[in-house]
Amino acid sequence: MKKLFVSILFAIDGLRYAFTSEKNFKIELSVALIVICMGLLLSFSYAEWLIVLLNIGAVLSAEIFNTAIEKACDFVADSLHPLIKIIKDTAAGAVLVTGIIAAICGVLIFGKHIIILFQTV
Ligand SMILES: Nc1ncnc2c1ncn2[C@@H]1O[C@H](COP(=O)(O)OP(=O)(O)OP(=O)(O)O)[C@@H](O)[C@H]1O
Repeated sequence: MKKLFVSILFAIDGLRYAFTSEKNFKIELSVALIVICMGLLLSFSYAEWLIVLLNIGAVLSAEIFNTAIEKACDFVADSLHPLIKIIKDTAAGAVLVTGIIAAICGVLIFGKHIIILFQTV
């Protein structure tokens, strides 16, 4: 139990690092908070909350993995190497995929609510 608690503390250290050092992580977290506030205002359904929260988790996790991969690359390679470029760029590509899917889900969910709002006024 104590080991689990210590592991969680180390994981929180990792999150703190991502938050303080990664500009993209801060931006994504801010967008996530805005989306959550909008969800509360628009009274998202249970299914909509599941989709929104899963997407937020996917984007933030991908960004944290990307940060870890970038740091590992910087540690092992102190000069330019084509394989390092592939590793970094594919990791960044994973973040992009999660971001695009999240954006599409956002457009579908918010779009539906905006249409409903316009129909009621
Ligand atoms: N050691 C390296 N060898 C080869 N290519 C590299 C190396 N380090 C970075 N690159 C590549 O150079 C480009 C810019 O990388 P850089 O890490 O500076 O910016 P970035 O990918 O936008 O990351 P950040 O989120 O830190 O701004 C990317 O295509 C990356 O893959």
